[in-house]
Amino acid sequence: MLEVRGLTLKYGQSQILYDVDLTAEAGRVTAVMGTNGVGKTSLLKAISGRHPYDRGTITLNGRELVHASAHAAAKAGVAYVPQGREIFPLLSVTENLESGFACLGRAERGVPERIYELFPVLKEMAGRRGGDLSGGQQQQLAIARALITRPKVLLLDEPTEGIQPNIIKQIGHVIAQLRDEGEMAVVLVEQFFDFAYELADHFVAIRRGAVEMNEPRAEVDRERLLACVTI
Ligand SMILES: Nc1ncnc2c1ncn2[C@@H]1O[C@H](COP(=O)(O)OP(=O)(O)OP(=O)(O)O)[C@@H](O)[C@H]1O
Repeated sequence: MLEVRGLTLKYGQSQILYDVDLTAEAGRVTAVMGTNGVGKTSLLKAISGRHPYDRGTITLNGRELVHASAHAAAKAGVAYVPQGREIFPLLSVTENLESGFACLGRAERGVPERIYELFPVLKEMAGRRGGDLSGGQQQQLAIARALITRPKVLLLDEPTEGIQPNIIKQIGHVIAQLRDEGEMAVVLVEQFFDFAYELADHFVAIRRGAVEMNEPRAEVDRERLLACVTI
């Protein structure tokens, strides 16, 4: 379980996150929602050790990630799929997957067959350059690369952005499968409301850098959530 408590984050003098609390349990999808610029990506960057935070704590299965570096966070079990995917365009699909090995010990450095079961297209395109894949295929590659580390928490930053509906469906199906396996907590930052609404078990809405709504699916009112993340 990932627990974020009282997280405060600044860029220079400008404060972006105010006292943010978030809990993401294994076997659940936790959606983080909000309009442009409210601080969703910044929250994921703090959790994944890519940006320092000023106050608060981040714990994973009871162990605090003390201002972890990206490498330390990855080693501890946090995987981050960034907005825009950050595929290496000149490396092959296989080489892109292998770039996920960096935080693993020698004995663990292999691409599990499970990755290709989830994303068969990556096997078909193993030798193709990352930059030659479609946006949807690149997104699948980025998620697969994150899964190579066998994470305890998977952070997804807008996985549907700029992607065709049929691939969005496939990605939703994979996220649901990963959730149902029950080993991993999934934190989904998403502006495609219906995608997040259908998939998530818990909703955290952020407005102006603070949590405005933090509710399980059973208690959430669709219209109130929609208003919270669009106005
Ligand atoms: N490196 C940075 N330096 C200074 N300000 C930044 C930096 N990165 C982001 N910001 C600002 O912090 C605020 C929050 O940005 P962030 O990317 O976390 O928001 P977001 O909710 O993910 O937005 P979007 O949905 O548009 O991706 C924005 O006002 C943004 O301009």
